[in-house]
Amino acid sequence: KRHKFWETQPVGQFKDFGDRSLPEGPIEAPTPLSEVKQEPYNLPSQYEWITCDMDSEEMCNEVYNLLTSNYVEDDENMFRFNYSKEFLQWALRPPGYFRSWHIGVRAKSSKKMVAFITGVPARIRVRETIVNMAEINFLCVHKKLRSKRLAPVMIKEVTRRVHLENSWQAAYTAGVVIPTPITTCQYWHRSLNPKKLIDVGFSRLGARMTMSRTIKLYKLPDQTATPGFRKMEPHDVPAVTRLLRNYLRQFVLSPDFDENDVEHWLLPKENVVDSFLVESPETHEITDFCSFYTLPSSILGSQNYTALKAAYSYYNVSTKTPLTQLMNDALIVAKRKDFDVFNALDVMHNETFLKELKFGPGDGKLHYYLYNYRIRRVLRPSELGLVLL
Ligand SMILES: COc1cccc(CC(=N)NC(=O)c2cccnc2OC2CCNCC2)c1
Repeated sequence: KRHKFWETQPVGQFKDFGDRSLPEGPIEAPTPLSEVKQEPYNLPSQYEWITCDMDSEEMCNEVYNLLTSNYVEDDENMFRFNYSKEFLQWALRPPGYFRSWHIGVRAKSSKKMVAFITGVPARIRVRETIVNMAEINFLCVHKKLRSKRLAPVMIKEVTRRVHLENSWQAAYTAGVVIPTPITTCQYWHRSLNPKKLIDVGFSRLGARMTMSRTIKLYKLPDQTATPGFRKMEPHDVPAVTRLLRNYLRQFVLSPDFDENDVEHWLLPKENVVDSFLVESPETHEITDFCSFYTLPSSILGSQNYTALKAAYSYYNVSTKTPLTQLMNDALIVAKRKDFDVFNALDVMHNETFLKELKFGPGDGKLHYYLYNYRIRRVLRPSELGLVLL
């Protein structure tokens, strides 16, 4: 299939697939900053660029409203991601973030926001190399402006602004295949509220299964099982950073988190991110960690419900507690917090617990991409230690 835009970009091309003579690393060298295009790309005349200050309540509302009505839907258009305002402020303001990487497009006449794309800085390790990357996310074009070829100019503009901050690589995910995935993940769902999931069409009643049998199948205890399992607190940041850094070393690609990053990304934040750890009752050592983020979806066609409360597995570390037991405790606390479903990708060691904990496979795939960085070969999901929001 022809990729008019992506064939012009420094990304692995399908034709280079498996060409082992090509070295791993940047595809293009950095441009001298003086040679980076200084002015924004041209938009169609009726539109203008805006830089979105996520500290501004009003701007945050505009971003939230655009995404709520126009962002990613599932393949059957039954659900649409409904990132909350506090989630967006968290996701877009990590340590070292650049406001200039939060880019909107406004229609000059209506003053309405019609498109959005973002980048946040992230130190990502690829094998032994640490790369300062931009994590690109929230690319959204209003439903009424689709196939006007706005996405390519949005991508070129965020790339230009990332270049201006002397950053030359990026990481992003998509449900579609474009040149060229570094890995393709399967997503899995664990029902927590099967009655609601079946009612809204997210799940179907299994063959030869009654509703009461299904409710019993997914029932979870009220209490977690692991001694010393508790919510992460600010004083745990140094220990969790050590635990996570050591654990992530085993993957080909992972974030290079320091304490500032852990404080931002992993300290519990109501309705945004939950994190727990196991503190050995004997030694008080922190031996395990699990976390999930809150990403509700709007339910597009149900009379009884408008929102699906979904938890997404984030970073998990098991050194003493079996991962399956740790994740079962995560399911128990997610159920207690009234989540309807717990989602996970088959990244890291997740496939070791998915079937045993009664996850079912989702109907889609999530592809991971690197911009301007070639890797030797396609990775297995279990070699990937990076979870994007
Ligand atoms: C249930 O509501 C949905 C609303 C929109 C899309 C999808 C299907 C889908 N595309 N799911 C995922 O991409 C997904 C499934 C499991 C774990 N993480 C995921 O995506 C994350 C990471 C990438 N950015 C979106 C959130 C489901």
